[in-house]
Amino acid sequence: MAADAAAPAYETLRVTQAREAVLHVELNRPQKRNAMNPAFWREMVECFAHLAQDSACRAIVLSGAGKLFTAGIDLAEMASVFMMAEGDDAARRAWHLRKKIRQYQESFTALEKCPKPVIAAVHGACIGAGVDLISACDIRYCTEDAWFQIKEVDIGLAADVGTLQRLPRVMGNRSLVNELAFSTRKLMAPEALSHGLVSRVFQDKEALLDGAFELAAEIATKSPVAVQGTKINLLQARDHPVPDALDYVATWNMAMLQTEDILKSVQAAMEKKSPKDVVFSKL
Ligand SMILES: CC/C=C\C=C\CC(=O)SCCNC(=O)CCNC(=O)[C@H](O)C(C)(C)COP(=O)(O)OP(=O)(O)OC[C@H]1O[C@@H](n2cnc3c(N)ncnc32)[C@H](O)[C@@H]1OP(=O)(O)O
Repeated sequence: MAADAAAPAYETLRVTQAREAVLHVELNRPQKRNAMNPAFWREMVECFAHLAQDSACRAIVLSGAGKLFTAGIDLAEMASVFMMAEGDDAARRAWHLRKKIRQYQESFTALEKCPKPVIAAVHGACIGAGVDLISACDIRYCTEDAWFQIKEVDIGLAADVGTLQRLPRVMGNRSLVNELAFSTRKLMAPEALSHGLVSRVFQDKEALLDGAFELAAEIATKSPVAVQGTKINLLQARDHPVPDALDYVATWNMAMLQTEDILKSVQAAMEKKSPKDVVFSKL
């Protein structure tokens, strides 16, 4: 199952096929430590909207090229985008700023809007907006040398592209999230593992990517109706009370239970075949 040949080329992202039905998206400004410039914020939306529609893509691994995962927002370009807001008065400048912040938020919400599972593979540093980014991923793996830093307070702002909203739902320990956000203390890989920010730690980047691709490839063998429905319902349940989420999944499955994937899977189970032997058609 080859990736869609019409996949666009990006300035700040590199998209390659890693395994069957698995795409690898790399943050690709290694000489600037993958700092997030205006092109990056725009391209994330374009890239993940494209992958959402690409039926040959069933799982995605997101990593950083070069020395580390990401240094967060591009500080050199931040001033021109946010400090020189257009507008004749404070209200108009505020209006313009709000629009810009909402656009930047969309760059990471795009990861959640894409129904294919996204696995973040973090090596080295993951700073500032990098934490916002990985908080919107479905699964997080990292290397032993990885560290995470909610850096925004150090540059004079409250994080505003997802960390404060998503991270407390990722890590059970609210006290720790608050401590990290107020103090900007670096969270090292072992602590990230013990507090549930990441689910596995690997010796080095090569092992990390192998592990992430292996997991993505395994997910890609499964029914896309089941996997994508699971992602959508996990996120819906995160954001709604249990009774509403139960109602939502009942409505979801009144259509999706009619998939041929269930018949194929149940038949394979009855015949004591491995689920891996079942071939599911594209979604
Ligand atoms: C609406 C607002 C939305 C989002 C807001 C997000 C807030 C944040 O993201 S806060 C976090 C901001 N980031 C930082 O404070 C990190 C700054 N960088 C560093 O501390 C270090 O560069 C490092 C990441 C620890 C890596 O160190 P090292 O490996 O020694 O590399 P350097 O020599 O420092 O850098 C190499 C090269 O990259 C450029 N660079 C690094 N980080 C950034 C950055 N965040 N923005 C722009 N450019 C960056 C650095 O200037 C160097 O460039 P040269 O051209 O080679 O000089």
